[in-house]
Amino acid sequence: MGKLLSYIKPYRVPSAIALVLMLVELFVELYHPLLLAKIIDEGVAARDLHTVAVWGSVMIGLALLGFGCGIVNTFYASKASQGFSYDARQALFEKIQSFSFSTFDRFPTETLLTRMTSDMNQIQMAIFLGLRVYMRSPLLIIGSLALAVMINARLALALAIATPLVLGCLYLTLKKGMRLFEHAQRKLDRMNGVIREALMGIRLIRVFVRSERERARFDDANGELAASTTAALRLVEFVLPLLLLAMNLCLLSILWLGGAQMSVGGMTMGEVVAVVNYAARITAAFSPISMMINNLARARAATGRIAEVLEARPDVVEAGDADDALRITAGRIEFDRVSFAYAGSSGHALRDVSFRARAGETIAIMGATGSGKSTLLQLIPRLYDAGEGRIRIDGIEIKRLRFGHLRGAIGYAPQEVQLFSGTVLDNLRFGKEDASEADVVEAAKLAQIHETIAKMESGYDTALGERGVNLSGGQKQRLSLARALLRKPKLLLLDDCTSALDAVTERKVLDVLRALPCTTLFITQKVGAAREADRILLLADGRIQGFGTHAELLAASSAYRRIADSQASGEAAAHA
Ligand SMILES: Nc1ncnc2c1ncn2[C@@H]1O[C@H](COP(=O)(O)OP(=O)(O)OP(=O)(O)O)[C@@H](O)[C@H]1O
Repeated sequence: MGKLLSYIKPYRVPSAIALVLMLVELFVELYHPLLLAKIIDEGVAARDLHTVAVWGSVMIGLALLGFGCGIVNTFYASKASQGFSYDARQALFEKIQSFSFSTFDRFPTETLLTRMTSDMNQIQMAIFLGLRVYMRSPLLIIGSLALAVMINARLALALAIATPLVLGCLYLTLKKGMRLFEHAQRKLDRMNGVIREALMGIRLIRVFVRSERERARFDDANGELAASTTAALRLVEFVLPLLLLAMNLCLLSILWLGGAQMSVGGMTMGEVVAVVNYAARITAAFSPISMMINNLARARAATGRIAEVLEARPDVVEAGDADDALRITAGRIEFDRVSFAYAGSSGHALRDVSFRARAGETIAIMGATGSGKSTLLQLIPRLYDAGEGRIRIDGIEIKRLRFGHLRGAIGYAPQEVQLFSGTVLDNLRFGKEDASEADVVEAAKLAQIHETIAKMESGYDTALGERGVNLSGGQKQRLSLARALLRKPKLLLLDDCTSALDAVTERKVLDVLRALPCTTLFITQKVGAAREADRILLLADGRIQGFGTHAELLAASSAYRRIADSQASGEAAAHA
């Protein structure tokens, strides 16, 4: 929390200016009834027009000053609050960039989006209104009460009794209201989650005819949000009018007592008008409080949620003693008794994995779904850190390498293809911005996607929709492969990136992979593809079940034989 609030520090000056201007505005407002009393008693009652004109002018001057201060206060309050949210959002973005995958597992994308946008807006609003009204209202109440008592303590007696009582009730309402609005905020989060899922999965929802179910889920979340917000608003809307009624009764009693006193000469008309004026100002100052309860409750919840992200300790960090001189030169990979478990998961995703890949070797990784194939690949660029054991590249433990040098030597095509809005060229150059056009075309040719791109309306300048919506699954996979190849990496890590390709294209890609001068680990489910590799690593339940050439595994591993047989009979049946 402290870390988040520290982002307001650079805006101390505009905040202070806003506060000073707010105090001037407050002074003008508090002084106004006193002036009014003076004009009435010394000018109007005494029929002294000169006094009326002089103090009337002072009053107008002060009103203009207050008005001007209000405008400039708004300017500085928004400068401070906007500046704060700009810096805090920037810091949040930086922090998210430094997250390891396990931290992302803790903070799913949708909650990060909400935290960066709507949560941040709530805090920004609280700072803005804090510098503008939230502090002014209590000060106005206290100041008005004090001045009313000073003018005429007897007349202000009702006010002096009612105001603390009303403030006490307001405090209790504020406490309860905060809890209710925090509850409403959690319901809002839930509804946002439902909306996001429904939008992201819209295709699946249509095909599986699950629209009714999604509608019911949304109805449910929407209903809960409406109910909890209504409960919170009902409390405020029930209590506030009661309190305003109490204050208005107080005003009436002042008027009644004032009238009675005036008729016996106990007090002047100016005094009565001033005290009534203060009472009216106190009453009006209570009104923004409902908005304040709502906003502060949401801002408090938002602050906690943003602070949680800012204070998250990244668990994959560059070692302080990482050696800048160390470089990957050949691409020899060694896993030495590596085990890994995902945070919060009871079992191990990888257990005691040891193998070596020679520089330039092509290794296929096979295994049933959930056997740990993707996990194994992700440990190499340190997307996650292995819990036990060591991973070495060219004999250097990867934790001793700078992130830039480790990841700079790797080309990675993840299982779920990630494309960005922009052109085909932008997407290909994503991992190597300075790649020449000739290199881009060469990488695209190697990934067997050049011809497809050439046929597109604007070739390499064709704009891709968000996440590449205008491409087929196989086209996306090949673009992702080309992007990885363009880096001319020492290590190429491919997570099932030929699954959507037809057999002919897949074979061409595999031929290319074998000829590449880099060490390649590629995940595949197909024995037909795996046998093209130099060696095959077979995983089962996170353990190595076999490692060798296709022929060696056929001879030594019954599990591999079973997979090979079942795929062969599947193909035979398909051709029959
Ligand atoms: N982010 C995660 N958090 C927790 N557990 C995970 C996470 N990702 C994977 N797992 C679990 O770790 C195990 C290995 O997963 P992994 O993705 O490595 O398998 P895989 O062999 O690549 O599977 P597939 O072929 O289906 O992609 C599985 O049991 C999976 O449920």
